[in-house]
Amino acid sequence: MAGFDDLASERSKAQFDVEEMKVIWAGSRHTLEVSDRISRLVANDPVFRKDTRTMLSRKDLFKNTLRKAAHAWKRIIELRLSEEEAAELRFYVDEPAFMDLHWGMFIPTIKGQGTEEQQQKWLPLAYKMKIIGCYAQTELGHGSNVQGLETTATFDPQTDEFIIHSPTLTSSKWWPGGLGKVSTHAVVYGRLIIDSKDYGVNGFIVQLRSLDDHLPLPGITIGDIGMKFGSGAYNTMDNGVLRFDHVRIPRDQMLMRVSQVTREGKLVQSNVPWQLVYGTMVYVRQKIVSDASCALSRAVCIATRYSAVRRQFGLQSNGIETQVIDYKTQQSRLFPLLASAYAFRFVGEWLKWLYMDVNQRLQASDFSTLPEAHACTAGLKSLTTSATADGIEECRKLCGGHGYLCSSGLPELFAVYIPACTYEGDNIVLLLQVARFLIKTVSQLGSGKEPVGTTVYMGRVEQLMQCHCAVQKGFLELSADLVQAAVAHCQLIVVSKFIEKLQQDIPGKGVKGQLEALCNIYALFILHKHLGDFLSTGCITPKQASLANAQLRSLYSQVRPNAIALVDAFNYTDHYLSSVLGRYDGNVYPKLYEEAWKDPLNDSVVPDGYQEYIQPILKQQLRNARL
Ligand SMILES: CCCCCCCCCC/C=C\CCCCCCCC(=O)SCCNC(=O)CCNC(=O)[C@H](O)C(C)(C)COP(=O)(O)OP(=O)(O)OC[C@H]1O[C@@H](n2cnc3c(N)ncnc32)[C@H](O)[C@@H]1OP(=O)(O)O
Ligand SMILES: Cc1cc2nc3c(=O)[nH]c(=O)nc-3n(C[C@H](O)[C@H](O)[C@H](O)COP(=O)(O)OP(=O)(O)OC[C@H]3O[C@@H](n4cnc5c(N)ncnc54)[C@H](O)[C@@H]3O)c2cc1C
Repeated sequence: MAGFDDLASERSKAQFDVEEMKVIWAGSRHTLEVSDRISRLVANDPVFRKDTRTMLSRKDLFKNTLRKAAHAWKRIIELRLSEEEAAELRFYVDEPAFMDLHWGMFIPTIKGQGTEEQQQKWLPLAYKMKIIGCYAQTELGHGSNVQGLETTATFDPQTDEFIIHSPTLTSSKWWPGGLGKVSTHAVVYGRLIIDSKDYGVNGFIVQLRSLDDHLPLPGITIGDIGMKFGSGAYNTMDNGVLRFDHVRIPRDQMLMRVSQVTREGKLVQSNVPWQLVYGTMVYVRQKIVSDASCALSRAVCIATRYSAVRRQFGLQSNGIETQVIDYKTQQSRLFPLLASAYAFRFVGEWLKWLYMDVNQRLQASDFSTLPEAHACTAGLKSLTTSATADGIEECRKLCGGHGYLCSSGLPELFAVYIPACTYEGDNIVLLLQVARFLIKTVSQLGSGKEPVGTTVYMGRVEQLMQCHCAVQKGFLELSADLVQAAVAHCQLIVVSKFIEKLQQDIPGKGVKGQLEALCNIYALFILHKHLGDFLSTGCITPKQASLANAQLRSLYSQVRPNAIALVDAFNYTDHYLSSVLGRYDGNVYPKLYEEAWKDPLNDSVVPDGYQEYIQPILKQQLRNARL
């Protein structure tokens, strides 16, 4: 059978130790063991089936998501899963749901922005899921411009309460995940008003629904904002709309780590920077970078396996056509994506470390690395999500017509992934933040303040001083170019973190060699993509450009025999991939054929509507023909 033989023979060609590469991909032997065990647990549990997801109505889809979330929580309790294991379970269940915002944003916000007392009060309730929370920041009229939010939180000294209010239609909270139908509580971002004075945006814990009957509390209007792009996909999430009509909350429900409001209505600033109000976004952006490598590697795994199974043209002497993976054009589209998946994995690992480091420093009142952490998380979130969204679509095209079928797994993966380019900060808006950070760093070059961390290279580039003078003429005017500079800076981080990874001890036969090839492919591919910039700025000569391209082609040939093993190293189950084209056994055609018959349209041979709509046309044609 074509697919079986092809993938088995590909696996036998691998020139490196796949089991050791699995460890590298997972991060450690321990993480691999956990992820392997939990992925199988999910794959073998019928409640976590997802093969009919794209065919369900929104209501059925959503109810099924609630069922899965409840079942996941039950399993976490029954099996006494650790936090790490629970996060893996969520990952392999592979369905966006209210739990993500509860664990991923509501809890981290209370941890990061709440005082000790507030944490002691709210975290036990949240950890036990006695309350379910979401993150209500974005409004109908403002998402990117957080300082433009309109919701008000006015202090009432008479009652020692804040009055939360939505003064306009555009101040309606709009988009928060988990808000529409599930959350009982939210961290609501609004303008702090004391004695008619506006003190800017702060977070407030607000109860939204009754814990008895789940009805919205008085003064609160909530609903779901409606269907989103694609079938299945992000429609499992209840992104919501929320309005407040003078809702009162106790004073101690303002998150007060950054600034406090006293009983007398005085605002007291802590010694922590006000930007910590944006802290949850730094945390989530860092997580999104790690997730990018998962989504991209998943698409690449599907496209690589299918490219080894699919044959077109070029009859060989044995009468068999050529595997499409052997076409150089296919390799030049696929292998840079394979290399990107590995590159994003390693930069994600580093960013996780950077985030932990900045957090430890914050605990010790050292705020010096916060601007760099903000720039790195914002920039890498932007770069990796844009490349991943484009990469998934490229993988769909690499799979030809069959890639367009839902059973390929790629349409749903694309639909569920693309909002990552927008949520947690629009990708262009985030790059402008990086550009701003770079300009600030450049402006300090002459002042004796040495650049550190990811900007250390700037101290070595003399032309940057002139660059700063040019930018002084107008940040906005040059913003399109500055965004390109921000991307280049982030690419440099990705490449250098890959190189640093290679400097670590990497055991296993041939593993390091494969990673070196992938790292070179990534770097040379980026150079190739921006060749015009490199040539026009005189960074490389035309001769060097052509040598780089020749080297890239040679690297593709080096990776070719290892391609299937390199995607096997992701260790994805067929359940997680949910793709007929990406099946581990390569048994693509019989399963595609089988899958087609499961479509509800094939429940009857003659479709509903035939009698009403088709038959009359046919009869009409018959009459016309007689005329
Ligand atoms: C089953 C049980 C187990 C389950 C486990 C589940 C685990 C799941 C985990 C999943 C994790 C997460 C899932 C999440 C899914 C994502 C859903 C999406 C959620 C959202 O989208 S929330 C809304 C996000 N919104 C945004 O991102 C808005 C974007 N806008 C901004 O960030 C800002 O407004 C701005 C663009 C940065 C502009 O800010 P501002 O107007 O203040 O402008 P300035 O440019 O003047 O900046 C001032 C100053 O502040 C610095 N700065 C800005 N941002 C930050 C920051 N985040 N941190 C630190 N510093 C910041 C900036 O550099 C300036 O500094 P300077 O004055 O130059 O020194
Ligand atoms: C699926 C999904 C889930 C979400 N979940 C949540 C959630 O849980 N909680 C929450 O609070 N929010 C959530 N959001 C909202 C999300 O964070 C915002 O949509 C996002 O921050 C972008 O803001 P915006 O919609 O205002 O875009 P806009 O800022 O209106 O962007 C529109 C266009 O304007 C451009 N633009 C904007 N400002 C500038 C500028 N200064 N310079 C140049 N160009 C600019 C952008 O690049 C973009 O092209 C979610 C959104 C989505 C899609």
